[in-house]
Amino acid sequence: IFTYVSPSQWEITSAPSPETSWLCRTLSWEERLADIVTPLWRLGYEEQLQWKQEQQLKILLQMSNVVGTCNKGELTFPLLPIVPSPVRDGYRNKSTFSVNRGVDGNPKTVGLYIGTGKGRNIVCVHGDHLLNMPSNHKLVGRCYEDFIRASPLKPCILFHDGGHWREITVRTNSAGSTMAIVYFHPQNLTSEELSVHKAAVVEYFTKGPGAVCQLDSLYFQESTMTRCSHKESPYQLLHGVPHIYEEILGFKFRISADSFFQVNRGAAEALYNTVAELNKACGNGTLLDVCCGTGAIGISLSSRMKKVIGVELIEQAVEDAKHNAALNGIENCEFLSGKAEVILPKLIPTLCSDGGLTAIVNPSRAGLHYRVIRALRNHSDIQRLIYISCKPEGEAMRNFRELCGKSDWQKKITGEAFTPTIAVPVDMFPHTPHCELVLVFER
Ligand SMILES: C[S@@+](CC[C@H](N)C(=O)[O-])C[C@H]1O[C@@H](n2cnc3c(N)ncnc32)[C@H](O)[C@@H]1O
Repeated sequence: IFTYVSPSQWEITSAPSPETSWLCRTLSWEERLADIVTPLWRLGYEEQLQWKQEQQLKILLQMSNVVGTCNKGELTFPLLPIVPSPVRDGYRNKSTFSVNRGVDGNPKTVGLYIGTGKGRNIVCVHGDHLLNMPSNHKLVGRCYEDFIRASPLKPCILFHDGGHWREITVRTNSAGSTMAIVYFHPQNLTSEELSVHKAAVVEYFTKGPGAVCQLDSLYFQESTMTRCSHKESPYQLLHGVPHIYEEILGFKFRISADSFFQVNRGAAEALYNTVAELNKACGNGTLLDVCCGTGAIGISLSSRMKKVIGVELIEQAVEDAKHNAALNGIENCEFLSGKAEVILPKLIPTLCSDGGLTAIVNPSRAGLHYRVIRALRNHSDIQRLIYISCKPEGEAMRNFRELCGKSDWQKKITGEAFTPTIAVPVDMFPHTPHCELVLVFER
C-alpha cells in the first residue's frame, strides 16, 4: 500500500500485501526510532547502495546545474559506483545518548529522540535495536540510565529548568577499548558537592554494576551549553587512560575526547584509499589537509608527498595530529591549530608550488567559509582540489558554486574556475541515507 519515496516519506499507492502488512499497524517506538536514525534499515544492503548511488547522481546533477556544467541533463564527468562499507552492522565507534522523558514518562531515560524540542513532543527511546550501533555502546547507555535513576540529582532536560545529568558519549576502538564521557550541568553545586557526584559515577562504573562496561577511560564535562569544546570546559579524566587509539591502513591514531574521528573504521579505510587513488597524480608536492581532525588523511598520504600541512579548529585534535605523525615516525607533516578561514588566507599565498600544490578539504556539514574557497581559488598553483563531503546537498553546494562558478568580484573570488572531473561515493553510514562523496575538481 505504500511506495518508498525517500527515507522519510512513504506514499500510499496500492492495496496491502502480506509483505507490507507491517505498515498497516501502528509502528512501535523502536520502529519509529529506527526509521529516524537508520531509515534504510528495511532494505537489503545492495538496495541501500543502489538508492544512495541514485541520490548522489541527483545531487551531482543539481551541482552541475548550480555551477553551469550540466550537459542536456547529464553529468560531464564520471560518477563511479559507490564503495561499500566493509562492515554493515554495529559499525559506529562513537554514539551519544540523550537523557529525557521515556515512553513510560520516566524523565531519567537514556536513549535517542523521537520528536523535537520545538514541537514539545520529545520521547526518548532506548537504542538497543539500532543496527548501526555496537552492543558495547548500548550497554554503556543502559548502565548510565541505571546510574542516574539511582542518583538523587535530577536530569537536565531543559537548561533553564535545572537538573544535572545530561547526555553520555561512548567511543570504542577495534581493539575493544571503551571511553565514556558524561556531560553534566553543574547548576549551583559547590565543588565539594560536585566531587561527591563525580566519585559516585566512578564508583558505579569501576566497582558497581557499571563495571561490566569495562571502561578504559571515564571523562566528565561540566557544561552549561549544548556543546562545549575542551577549551571552553575541560574534559576531566575521572578514571583510566586519557586517550583511545585506532589503527587505520597500518597507521596508529591517538584520539582525544574532543577530537573528530570517522565513525566507521573500515569505511574510513575505504575512504582514505579512494582519496589516495584520486590523489596519485599529485605525489611529491605539497598537500594541504584542510579540516584535518587527528591528521588521518595527511598522515596516510604523507609517504607520497614532499610535505603535508594540516589545518584544524579543535586544539585537542591538532595535538593528536602532531602526536600521530610522531607516533608513526612521519617527519614531513605540520599541523596548525585554528579556523581554516583565518589561517589559510595568510598561509596559501606564501606556499611555493615546487612539485605541485594540492588541497584535500573535508569540512563538517557547515562547509567551508568563503574566505577559504577564495584563498584556494585565487592561488593559481593549486590545480587540483579534492572535496570530501558527508552532506554535498547542503552547505557544500555553496562551496561548489564558489569553486566552479563565475568570478565573484564582491567576494574577490577571481581565480580561474575549477571543474568537477570525477566523483566517488563511499558508504560510511549503512542503514542511513548518508554517505561520503569524494569530488575531484581540476583546472
Ligand atoms: C568531517 S571532519 C574531518 C576530519 C578528518 N579529515 C578525518 O578524516 O578524520 C571535519 C573537521 O573539521 C573541523 N573544523 C570545523 N570547522 C573548522 C574550521 N572553521 N576550520 C578548521 N577546521 C574546522 C572539525 O573540528 C573536524 O575535525
